[in-house]
Order: sequence, then structure tokens, then C-alpha cells
Amino acid sequence: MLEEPVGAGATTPGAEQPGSALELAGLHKAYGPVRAVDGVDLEVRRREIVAMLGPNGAGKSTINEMITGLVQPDSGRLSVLGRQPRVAVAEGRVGAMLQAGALLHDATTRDVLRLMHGLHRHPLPLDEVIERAELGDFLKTKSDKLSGGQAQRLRYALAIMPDPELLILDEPTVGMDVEVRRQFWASMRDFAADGRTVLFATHYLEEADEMADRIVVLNTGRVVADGTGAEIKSRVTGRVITVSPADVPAAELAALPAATGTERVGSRIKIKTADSDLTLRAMVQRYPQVCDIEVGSARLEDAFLALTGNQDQPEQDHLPIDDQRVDRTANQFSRSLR
Ligand SMILES: Nc1ncnc2c1ncn2[C@@H]1O[C@H](COP(=O)(O)OP(=O)(O)OP(=O)(O)O)[C@@H](O)[C@H]1O
Repeated sequence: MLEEPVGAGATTPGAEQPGSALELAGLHKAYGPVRAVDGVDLEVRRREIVAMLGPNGAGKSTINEMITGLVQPDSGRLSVLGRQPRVAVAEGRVGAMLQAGALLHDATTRDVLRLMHGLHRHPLPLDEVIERAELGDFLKTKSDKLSGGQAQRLRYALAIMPDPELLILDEPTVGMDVEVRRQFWASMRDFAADGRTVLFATHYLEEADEMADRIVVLNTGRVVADGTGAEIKSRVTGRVITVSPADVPAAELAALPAATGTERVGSRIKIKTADSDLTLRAMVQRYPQVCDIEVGSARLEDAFLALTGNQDQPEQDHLPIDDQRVDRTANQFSRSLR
């Protein structure tokens, strides 16, 4: 395995280095009967921004936990910046913002930042971290008094602090309002712009579509799609006709020629169709009272649902949820820096 000297003070960590940022091959992790990660192959090139999308329980967090060395795979190969995950983390090459990672409860934001700053080998200057995470107004606030969005900013600060080559973000914008979310992504983009690699998990499809170079869709521990947002959308053929149905029942619209389903959105109905011309002609002829007709192409959401919603796979048994998992993994990650 490649061993590189730790480049203290490098301004663009890892940007010009050869090789992949991440290589996952035949990766498996099971919890009892639950196949959390079930044979994942994934390569992330350096400088790529990749989104992981998937429904609850798809395996996104487990993949992040394996990449950050908190969870050991049962089998398969996993290389992080050409190293074992724990080595890459200990060298300060990986920054992670894990789901609801624990923050020291009785400490102020400034205390948390200072304490963690002391654990890294070649961290970013503290002022820069505070500025990038926009934490200046909350330095005296105790971490358990931060709002959900402010706590996420503190977690983001801790993730970028080691000046990492690879940033792992697990649902980073949960709890952020629209404006804070926009600022967060602007900051993240700016941070990534000089050659860092970012892998983030999200449930917000538009976030994945806008922010990522590439989207990996997971379902029941497997990769079910991998490509740009446009490539993934193009896998869902057909169009969507949105109408105000007047008195026409949705079931009748769903039975129109070429229609493949309907969905009610407020007072309107979306008709999915494999041939919008055919559906539209029949609809106007049969139900002239239908109005406000719009025809659009498939959205990422449609592709996502088609890829993950209708899979004919057996339900996996679920083990009791380990309530302490989140706090435990975040604390382990901090310890692995020492
Ligand atoms: N420590 C654990 N103990 C038991 N089961 C676990 C554990 N960690 C994960 N699982 C199970 O593994 C599966 C994958 O979970 P994971 O958290 O990786 O999914 P996810 O895609 O991140 O989901 P979400 O979007 O809800 O965060 C789920 O069925 C989950 O219950």
C-alpha cells in the first residue's frame, strides 16, 4: 500500500496526487441478518464531489463509518487515499461530519474548537475554521444550546479542521433552514475548490443534483445507479403531465392511454406517462374540463423512486436499533485522531 510523507502545511492537500480518493471493492457489512452493505463497488476519483442517495437503511452511514475506520467491513477491499482507513484518518487526511455526531455538552463552541484543534497534526488556523463555518456569533454559546443548524455548522468546522484531502459528510444539512443550507454549500464548494474530494450522503435530491459531480444511488446495501444527475434522470423514460383535474377522479386519469400512474400534489394531479402525446390527446377529448395543463420531463425524484421504490427484493429483518451508535461513533472518530 502506498505510503506518503505527511505534507505538513500543504495548501492544496492531495489535489495533484495520483490515484483514487476512495476504492471500495466487494464491500460487505452485515448486522445479524441485516445486510447493511451488500457487495458495494465504488471508486471516487480525487477532486470529485459525489453524493450518496438512498432511502432510510440503504447503507449510506455504514459506508461512511467504514471509510472513516469506525466500522470494520466483513469482507471486501477498502482503500482511502491509498491507505487503510484508520491510517488515513490518523494522518489527518480525512475530515468527517457524521450523523448527529456528539459534541461536548458542557463546553462552549470555542472550547470544543480549541480542544479538537489540539488533537490534529497540521490543522487549519482556528480563525479560518471559524470563518469558513460561520461560527463567529456562537463562540460563547454552550454546544448543547446551539440550534440544530448551528450545531451542524460546528460539526462542519470539526470536519474541515484537519485540513483534509477527503471530506465525508453524512446528511450535513439536516436541521438547517434554506438560507443556512445555501450558505453551507457555498462554503463547502469554496473549501473543495482547491482540489479536495467530497463524499456526502443526503436525502435532499435537489442538493445531490446541484452540488455533486456524480450521484450514487443505494438501496438495501447495493449500488443501484451511478452517474450524473442527468444520466440518472434519463434512466426514467417518459414525462409527467400536471393538471387541475376539475371533477375527474384520479383513477380515470391513471387509466388514460400510456399513463403509468398518478400522484396528487395539493389540488393538482401529476400523470406519469410513457407517451405524453397519446395521453394528452385522449385526456383532452374525454375530459375537456381538465385545465392548467403542463407537460414536463422526469425529475430526479421520479428516477430515485423508480430505482429504489419498486424493487422486488425481500424485506430484511431489522435488528434493534443501537441508540448509542451515533454518539459512540463520533467519539471513536475523535479518539482515532490521537
Ligand atoms: N450498529 C448497528 N446495529 C444494528 N443494525 C445496524 C447498525 N448500523 C446499521 N444498521 C442497520 O443497517 C442498515 C443500514 O443502515 P445505515 O444507517 O447504514 O443506512 P442509511 O442509508 O444511512 O439510512 P438513513 O438514511 O436512515 O440514515 C439498516 O437496516 C440499519 O438498521
